Amino acid sequence: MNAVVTAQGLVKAYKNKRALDGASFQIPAGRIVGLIGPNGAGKTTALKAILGLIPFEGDLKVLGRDPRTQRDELMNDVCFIADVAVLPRWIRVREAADFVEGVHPRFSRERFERFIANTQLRPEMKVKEMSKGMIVQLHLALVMAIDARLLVLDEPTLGLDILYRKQFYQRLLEDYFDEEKTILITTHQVEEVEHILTDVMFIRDGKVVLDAPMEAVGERYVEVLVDGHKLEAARALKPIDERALAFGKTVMLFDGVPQQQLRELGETRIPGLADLFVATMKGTYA
Ligand SMILES: Nc1ncnc2c1ncn2[C@@H]1O[C@H](COP(=O)(O)OP(=O)(O)OP(=O)(O)O)[C@@H](O)[C@H]1O
Repeated sequence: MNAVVTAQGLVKAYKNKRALDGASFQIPAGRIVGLIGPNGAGKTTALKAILGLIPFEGDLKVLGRDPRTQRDELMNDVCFIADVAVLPRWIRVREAADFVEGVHPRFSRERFERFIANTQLRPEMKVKEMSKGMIVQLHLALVMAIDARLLVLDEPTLGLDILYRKQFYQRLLEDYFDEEKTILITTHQVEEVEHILTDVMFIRDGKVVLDAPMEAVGERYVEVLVDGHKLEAARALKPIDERALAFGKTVMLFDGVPQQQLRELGETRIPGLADLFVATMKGTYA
């Protein structure tokens, strides 16, 4: 497999706390992977390890290189964007492009200009004069003008309203992503990214507890709206989660139980990533 990231037994200890505690995972090329976990699960630490920003133990290869010793070469092929709200308020569109052009060898001024030509952005405009939507457009144009093989996004839409968050992901998908690029995204807003992800990774207490392509998630996990008189039969199949709805209905989430068996209990459907996340993080199940 042509993996872009291969991690085996990553450990990062801070004083008494293990931010990464034996995390192992693989990210193939041409995928959009969501790294999802509760606060303090180790998401940012994992990204920092991938970007070569911290020392750690374990085996890690990113685009065939060790980020601890080959960070400079690696950064030619990697683009990292934190929260879009971090652009300084005084910076002009032109200056932001100058800055990224200066620090990233694969930034294309021409591509950047092509992207902003379709927006309300003008080269002399300052960030402080822009609406949030325009800031998103600027950020996206900066990101999309970089021809990186791996794009790492840490909570990229923090602070934006729902319309702009959707716009951000949609444009990323339509105007940037292709089979040669790989995107790794961390976010708490699972519902907004789930339709663009090809793979999902859940991380808890520094360990990867689920790592699967979205199709496999849909085959493995099934949600059943259980008919009232079949509750006991359904519980016997050991759901990983159960929650009550209005009107005496109950939804149960099953892992790896044959679909045919579940259809006898009530209406079945593929669970949303958010429900799967909550069930997986409850503690008893991993
Ligand atoms: N520089 C540091 N010094 C000490 N502890 C740290 C440091 N950075 C992270 N940690 C701890 O390591 C754990 C994992 O942190 P990390 O930032 O990777 O989590 P996260 O999943 O990104 O969380 P969030 O969603 O809240 O951003 C947390 O318990 C955190 O307190």
